[in-house]
Amino acid sequence: MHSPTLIALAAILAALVTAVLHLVWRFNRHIPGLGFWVLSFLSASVFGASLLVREHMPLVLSVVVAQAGIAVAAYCCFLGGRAYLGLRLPHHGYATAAIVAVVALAVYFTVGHPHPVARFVLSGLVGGVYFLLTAVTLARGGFNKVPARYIFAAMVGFHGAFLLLRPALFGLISAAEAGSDMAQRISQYVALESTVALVMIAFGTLLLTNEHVTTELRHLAEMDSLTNVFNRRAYLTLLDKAISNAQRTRQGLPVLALDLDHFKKINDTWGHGGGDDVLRQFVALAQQCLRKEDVMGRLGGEEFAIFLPNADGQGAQAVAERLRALVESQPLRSDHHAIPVTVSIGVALCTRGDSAETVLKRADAAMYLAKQNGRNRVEVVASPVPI
Ligand SMILES: Nc1nc2c(ncn2[C@@H]2O[C@H](COP(=O)(O)OP(=O)(O)OP(=O)(O)O)[C@@H](O)[C@H]2O)c(=O)[nH]1
Repeated sequence: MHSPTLIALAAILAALVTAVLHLVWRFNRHIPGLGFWVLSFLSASVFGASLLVREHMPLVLSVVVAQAGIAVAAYCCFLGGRAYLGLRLPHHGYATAAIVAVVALAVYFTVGHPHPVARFVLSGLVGGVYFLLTAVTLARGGFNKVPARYIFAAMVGFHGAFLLLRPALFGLISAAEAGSDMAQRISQYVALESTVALVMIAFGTLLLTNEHVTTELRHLAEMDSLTNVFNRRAYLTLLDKAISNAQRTRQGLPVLALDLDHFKKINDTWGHGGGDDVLRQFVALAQQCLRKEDVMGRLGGEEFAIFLPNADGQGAQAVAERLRALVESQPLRSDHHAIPVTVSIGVALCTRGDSAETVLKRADAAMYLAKQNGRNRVEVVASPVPI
């Protein structure tokens, strides 16, 4: 391990990672946090480049670039973590003040009262704190069974702790004779850790980017884009799972089939855009009547379905009636017009041996009965063999 070689390697890697992440960011600007992470690696690259040419730079300039480089890289990494999790960004005043103070002190310990040890302590201070804060932020955000966050938080946390603990290592260096094997070995470990941390944090960043894109694709594949509830395919899959769970635990599982009344007339009167507004607001209203675990899907056009895990027939009928009354009492809006809307609802209970298709068929039959009986009604189909 040769320190100058490791430093050159780290500088080249930082520049390469910055270029790659910048390209990824250019094509995925909507990924939260990615822009900050590009800035973080850019700052690390400037720091790495300054180490390579520091022999040819005035000492004070190389100190300023190095101190600011580490601190800005860590702060941008922290901002990236918060943005990724959708958290509010902090006021930049605190970080700016901390970075300016550290750089000013480093300049003082370069020209006013030269003290390399003090400069070394300072260089890890702001960086260490912000890398650790990044790890804590990601951990607090909930790992959500996402391994990418574990890796990122672990790497960033380790690097932050290492930056803060470096002074202890430097204590060993000062204890050892300057230029001794020990001092050289520790400075090699410092360079090696920076190189490994750089690669691992870059890897973590790409994993998080991938996680975001995967989640987005899954959302697109499973959700109805107009109303943001599950589409038919995803809803049927979830209902099948819920049925097998209900059969195993012997809990009730009512299914509601919902169909807006005379929706064609709404479209004809208010246009397709007006109809779309009604569909969106209807879903928002329906969700006011549901619990967190209830699942709603759009089966097509103006047809929806809801299943209510762990509810019984009476409970389901009460929910359906509440929903029906709410929709009737609250005209939906499009372009400042109030559009009166009603809904017909059929309720069926899952029975032994049911599949998603069969229970939905019965709920649908009940819903058609509600249409036949005058619309704006709830009909419940009797279930002969409960679960
Ligand atoms: N705006 C809008 N309309 C849709 C969408 N999907 C289907 N529709 C319309 O929904 C209407 C459904 O009409 P019908 O099946 O005749 O039912 P209805 O008029 O609600 O009558 P009943 O169900 O008997 O009360 C059709 O005019 C479809 O064009 C959509 O995504 N947006």
